Amino acid sequence: MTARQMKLGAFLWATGHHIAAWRHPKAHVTAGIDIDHYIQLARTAEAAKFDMVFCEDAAGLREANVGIASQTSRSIGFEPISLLSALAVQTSRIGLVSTASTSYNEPYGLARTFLSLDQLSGGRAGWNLVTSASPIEAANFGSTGLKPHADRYERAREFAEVVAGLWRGKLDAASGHDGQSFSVRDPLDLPRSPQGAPVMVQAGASDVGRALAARTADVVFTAAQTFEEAKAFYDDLKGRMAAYGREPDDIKIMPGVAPVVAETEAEAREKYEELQELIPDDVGVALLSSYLSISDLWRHPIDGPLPELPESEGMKSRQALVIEQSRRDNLSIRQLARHFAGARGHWRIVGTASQIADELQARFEGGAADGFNVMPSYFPGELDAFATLVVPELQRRGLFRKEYGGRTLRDHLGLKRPV
Ligand SMILES: Cc1cc2nc3c(=O)[nH]c(=O)nc-3n(C[C@H](O)[C@H](O)[C@H](O)COP(=O)(O)O)c2cc1C
Repeated sequence: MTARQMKLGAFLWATGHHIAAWRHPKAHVTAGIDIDHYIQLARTAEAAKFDMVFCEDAAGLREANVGIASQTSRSIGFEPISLLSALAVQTSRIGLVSTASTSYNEPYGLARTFLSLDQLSGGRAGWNLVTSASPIEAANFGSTGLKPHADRYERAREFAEVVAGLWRGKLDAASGHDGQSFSVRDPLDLPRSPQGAPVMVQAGASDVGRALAARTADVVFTAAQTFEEAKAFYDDLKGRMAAYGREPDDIKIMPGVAPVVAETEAEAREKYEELQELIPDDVGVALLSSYLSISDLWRHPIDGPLPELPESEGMKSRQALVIEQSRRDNLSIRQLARHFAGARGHWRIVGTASQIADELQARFEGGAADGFNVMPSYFPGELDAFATLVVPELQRRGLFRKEYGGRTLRDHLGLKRPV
């Protein structure tokens, strides 16, 4: 039996994950709408034997202030399921995972779209379920604003149940689904997937988010800064599985990691500082405001502490993480904004391939992760650096595959085929 190996996702995002990526001299500014750019990234990730490429989503601008939105690398990009359909025919093995919202879709349509992607890619699709925390996005789907957190998750639970039923061929004219939020009569107009059903991913780390993940998800994407945070999340989620008749290994926990790698540590530090210097203060503070669900953070002195905040109705877990970090390190608003703008609340490691491999190995072997969703600072340069420097080091240590063993995303992730 081969030793347990880590899973790796390549989180693709336009010019890059660093908020100032688009200002970097080596960045590709119109990357978000350049299909050849994405094909190149997907092929790099596939050649490095990544489990999957991963896309985030929100059906709306990413910043309330359009002036700031246009200053970030997050604003212009393809709708991700369309993008992955194009990448499906330009790749043959790598998994294709996209985020889609349970608040602004209907289960029949979404189940059909992902099963189509799964069929046309030969069993490589995955859906990252989110409930969507952005009031900007909510405003594009009616005028009643962002629905309360608990209501969004209640809808998400039923949504996931209907989708799973449709993918598994368990809904037919006789049984149908007639529930609180959705009514679905017929099965899908597609046969079952080559992998049994698309992979179900989830991103949402509040208590109710974890409960939904334990009930339905095959993979969880999460954000954790410290080993202790990552380990506590891992143990909590794995511990919830039995309540749903599932094994701990039925769910793969993949925190985000934003590495900055170079041949020497000094070079890596220099690369990181160069990026940090590119963050305009207003962009950093705007991003921090969205994580904290507060619209007037800019009114507070930038070199002072965070003000007291009401609990978020948006992304509860990210708000808690930011507040915790500000207290732990006694950071001012400017320092916090810089810190979070770099990796958007995810774990940042700066160093050589061997130092980065040490850190990943420690979390993987220490029971804090089953793998990682890799978030390069800018594309294509930093994905290339991870693929050519870190991946071979992980392979040398036996921690990551040298070849794909199977054809489907479930094969790569070591997930059971659903009945
Ligand atoms: C690691 C992580 C990634 C997320 N990615 C997205 C995303 O791409 N699009 C989105 O609308 N929401 C995203 N969310 C938030 C989800 O919409 C989530 O369902 C909602 O904010 C509630 O999160 P919570 O359970 O952590 O409070 C993400 C959340 C986490 C924790």
